[in-house]
Amino acid sequence: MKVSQLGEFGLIEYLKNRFYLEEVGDDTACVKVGDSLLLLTCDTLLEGRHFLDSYPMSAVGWKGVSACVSDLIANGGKPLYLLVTLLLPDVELKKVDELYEGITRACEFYGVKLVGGNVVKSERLGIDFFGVGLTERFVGRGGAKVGDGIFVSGTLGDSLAGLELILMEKRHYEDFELRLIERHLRPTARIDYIAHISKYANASMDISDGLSSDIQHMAKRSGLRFSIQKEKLPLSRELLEYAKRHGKDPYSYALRGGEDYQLLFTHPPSRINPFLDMTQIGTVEEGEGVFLDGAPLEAQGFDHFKS
Ligand SMILES: Nc1ncnc2c1ncn2[C@@H]1O[C@H](COP(=O)(O)OP(=O)(O)OP(=O)(O)O)[C@@H](O)[C@H]1O
Ligand SMILES: Cc1ncc(C[n+]2csc(CCOP(=O)(O)O)c2C)c(N)n1
Ligand SMILES: [Mg+2]
Repeated sequence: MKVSQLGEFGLIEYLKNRFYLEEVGDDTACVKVGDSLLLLTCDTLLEGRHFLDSYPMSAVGWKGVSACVSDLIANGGKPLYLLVTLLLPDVELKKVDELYEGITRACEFYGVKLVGGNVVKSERLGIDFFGVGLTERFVGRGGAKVGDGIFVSGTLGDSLAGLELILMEKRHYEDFELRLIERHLRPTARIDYIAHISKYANASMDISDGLSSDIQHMAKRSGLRFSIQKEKLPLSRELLEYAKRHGKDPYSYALRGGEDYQLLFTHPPSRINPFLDMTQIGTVEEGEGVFLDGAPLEAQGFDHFKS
């Protein structure tokens, strides 16, 4: 049997069951060391898969750190340390320099210390980020409660529109298009949500593969039914403009598009914080599965062995 028959998440489920990996299933692994709760997570960016050779290397560095930090925040953690493994072809030193400019700038922004890594010669450029954080209260995917509101931070679907615009290789981009491209190239992990998530969320994860896919993991792990409404999905003005110009459905971008690195979390609706850009998109109910406007929602996001 080939792994593509299982798909990315079927493979993880298979490994988890076959080798009794009980801890697997949240954005970070939470381990207790002394009295502290350490959070551990890794993320890889691979040329051709996550970025193209034409991308600014500083953006690739920024994005990798952001993806890693985003998982730590999702579980209510404060990001602290980072290790970086380079899978490196024999490129010009300038390229590595640019990559590290992005990495170190992101570390400074998120208050993370780069403390080590590894270098391996490779046919294709890849960068692996290993992040360490600390939390007072771990918030995983499985803690949603009946009656919780389902919330997302920011807007969804912008990164996918940005990627499509990059692939169009236009000679001139309008301002709104450049803003979408920027969201694809340099997403910002939501460090402004750390206190809110760690204090109030019952369940939390980041949206890296696309809402329609990621929310399935949370519903499954929580063992409850997640009901969401399409018209509640937060869309940016830029995405609406993009969809209008290209005759596309903007909601499809919000449901399928990954790499926005926004947060998906649940807590009682009364805990809404008007100082954060959070939107309630639905409610946690008795039962199982994910429903959009009453109909079962299919996972349409990114899967490494299907996309
Ligand atoms: N090769 C593997 N071996 C063991 N556990 C794995 C492996 N790959 C993934 N996992 C675990 O499976 C779970 C789901 O992984 P998934 O990639 O969906 O989430 P994620 O780590 O939050 O992704 P992202 O970093 O893109 O947000 C996580 O707990 C992850 O640690
Ligand atoms: C050139 C190019 N083609 C496609 C994509 C889209 N993409 C790649 S990986 C991923 C999910 C998150 O990754 P992971 O699950 O590894 O964390 C998405 C949405 C891209 N960024 N660049
Ligand atoms: Mg994640």
